[in-house]
Amino acid sequence: MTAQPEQWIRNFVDGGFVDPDPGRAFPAVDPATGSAYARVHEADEELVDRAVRSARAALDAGWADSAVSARAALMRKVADRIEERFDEFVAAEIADTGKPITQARKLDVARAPMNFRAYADVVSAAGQDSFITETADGGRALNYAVRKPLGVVAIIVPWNLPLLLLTWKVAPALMSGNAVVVKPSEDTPATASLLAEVIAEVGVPRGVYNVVQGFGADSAGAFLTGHPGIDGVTFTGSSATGTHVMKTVAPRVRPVSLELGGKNAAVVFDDVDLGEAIDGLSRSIFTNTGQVCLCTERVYIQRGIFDDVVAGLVERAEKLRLGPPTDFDTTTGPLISQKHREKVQYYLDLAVQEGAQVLTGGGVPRMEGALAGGSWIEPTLWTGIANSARVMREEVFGPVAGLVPFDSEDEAIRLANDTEYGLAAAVWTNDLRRGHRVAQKMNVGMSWVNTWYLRDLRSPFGGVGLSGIGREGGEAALHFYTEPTNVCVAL
Ligand SMILES: NC(=O)C1=CN([C@@H]2O[C@H](COP(=O)(O)OP(=O)(O)OC[C@H]3O[C@@H](n4cnc5c(N)ncnc54)[C@H](O)[C@@H]3O)[C@@H](O)[C@H]2O)C=CC1
Ligand SMILES: O=C(O)/C=C/C=C(\O)C(=O)O
Repeated sequence: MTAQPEQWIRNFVDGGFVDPDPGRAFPAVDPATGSAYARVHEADEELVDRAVRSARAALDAGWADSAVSARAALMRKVADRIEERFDEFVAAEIADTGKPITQARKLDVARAPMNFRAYADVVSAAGQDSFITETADGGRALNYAVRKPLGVVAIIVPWNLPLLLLTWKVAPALMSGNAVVVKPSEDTPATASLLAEVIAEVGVPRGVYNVVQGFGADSAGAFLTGHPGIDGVTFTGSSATGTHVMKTVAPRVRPVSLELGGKNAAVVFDDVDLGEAIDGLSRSIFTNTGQVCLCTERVYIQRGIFDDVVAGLVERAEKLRLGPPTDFDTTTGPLISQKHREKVQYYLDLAVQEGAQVLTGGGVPRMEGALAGGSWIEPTLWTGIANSARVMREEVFGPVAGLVPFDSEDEAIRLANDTEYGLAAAVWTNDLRRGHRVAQKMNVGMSWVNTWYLRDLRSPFGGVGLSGIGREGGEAALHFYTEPTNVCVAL
C-alpha cells in the first residue's frame, strides 16, 4: 500500500522502527503531481550515532563471524519476501519517483531480489588467494589470505534507481558479514524503509541493517559519513558530493567506493542495422527520463547515416508517452523534483545559447489535471553543437542528447573520449572486429556493443575519471566489502 499524507516513513535502528518526531518531519513528494504523500522523519545526529553503534554491536554479537551458508539462506529469504511483497515495492517506488509502472516492475523492483540472490551465489562461491612460496634458503611456506568483513558500512544512495541501487550495495555488504547503515535520498525515502520490514520479517539479526532518513549536508548524510564508527562508505550520486564524501572520510583513512556521474557517448557506424541501433539509442537516451548514470547524452554518428539516425531518433522521441505512472502505456515519467527540473531546464536554455538546433522538445510539456503540478520535461535532441560546449561536457541527467556527425573511426574514438567522465559507452556496428576494437578503446568502466545497459551482475561495474573510484559487481565488490589478512606459514 502507498503511504497517505498523514503517514510516516520511519527510521529503522537496532532492529526496530523509531517513533517519529513531528518536529523533524519533511514531506515525501510524488514528482508526477508535486503533492506530498507522506511525512519522513529526519534522523538527527544522536539517531545516526545509535544506528552506527547498533551496527557495531550486531557485528560483535556474531554477525561478522556467522556462517556464509547461513547468511546466504537469509539473503535468499529476503529475495523471496520482496517478491511476495512485489506490488508494495512497486507502489512505493512509483510514489517516490513517478517512474512508469512497466519500468518499476521490469527493472527497479525486479532487480532487488536478483541482487540478493546474485550475491548469495557470488560470495558463497568465492575462493581465497593462496601461494606456495619458495624461499632463498630452499625452504617453503604457504601464504593464504582470509577475507574478513570491513565492519560497519555506510551506504549512501541517490534517487534515480532507489531500490535497485540500494540492494545492489546492501546484498554484497551483508553477504560479506558487514552491518550497514543506509541513508537513502531525501527524494526517495520509501523503499529503504520498506526493505527494513522485509529484513525484520525474515529474521536478519537486529542492528545488521539500519536506515537513517534525511538530507546530505548538516543532516543524516553528513552525520553518517563523519561518524568515527564507520569502517567504509559506498556512495552513488553526483561527482561533487562524491568528492565531498571522500574528503570527509580521508582524515580517518577509510575506504570509499564511489559510483558517480557520466557524460556517456554512443558511437554509431554506417554499417549498422539502422532500426536496431535507433531503438537502442533511444532507450539509452530516454530510459528513466534520462536519469541513469549510464544514459547516453552524446551520440556520434557516421556522416553517411547521420540524417537517417537523426530522423529516427526524433521520431522515437516524439512517440514517447508522458503520463500517469500507473498507466501501463506510459513510457516516460517526470524528473525527480522541481529542483532537478530547474537544473535540466538550465541546460536546455544553455544549449540554445551555445548554438544548438533543437530538433524536438526543449521545454516543459503541458500536462493535464493532477499531473500539471509535476516536474515534467520534454525529451530533447540537439544538433549543431560543438564538443567543447558545456552541454556536451557536463552531466545533465535528463532525457537529452547532442547528435554529432563524424567521418572516421579515429575521429569517433577521439570525440567519445574527449570528456572528464569515464563511466559507460555504446558502440553500434555490424563489423565484429570494429565493435571489439572501438569498445576496448573507450576510456570508460563499461563498454557495450550493439546494446546498452545489458547487465550481468557478476561483471565489474564502475567508472574512471570523474565517474568514480573502485568497482562493485561480482567478485569486484568483495574487494571493497572485505579486508584480507594474509597468513604466512613456514612449511
Ligand atoms: N547515479 C548517478 O550518477 C547520479 C547522479 N546524480 C547527479 O547529481 C546531481 C545532483 O543530484 P543530487 O540528488 O543533489 O545528488 P547527490 O549526489 O548530492 O545525492 C546523492 C546522495 O548523497 C546524499 N548527500 C548529499 N550531500 C551529502 C553530504 N554532504 N554527505 C553525505 N551525503 C550526502 C544525498 O542525500 C543523497 O542520498 C544530479 O543532477 C545528477 O547530475 C544524481 C543522482 C544519481
Ligand atoms: O544496474 C546497476 O547496477 C546500476 C545502474 C545505474 C547506476 O549505478 C546509476 O544510475 O547510478
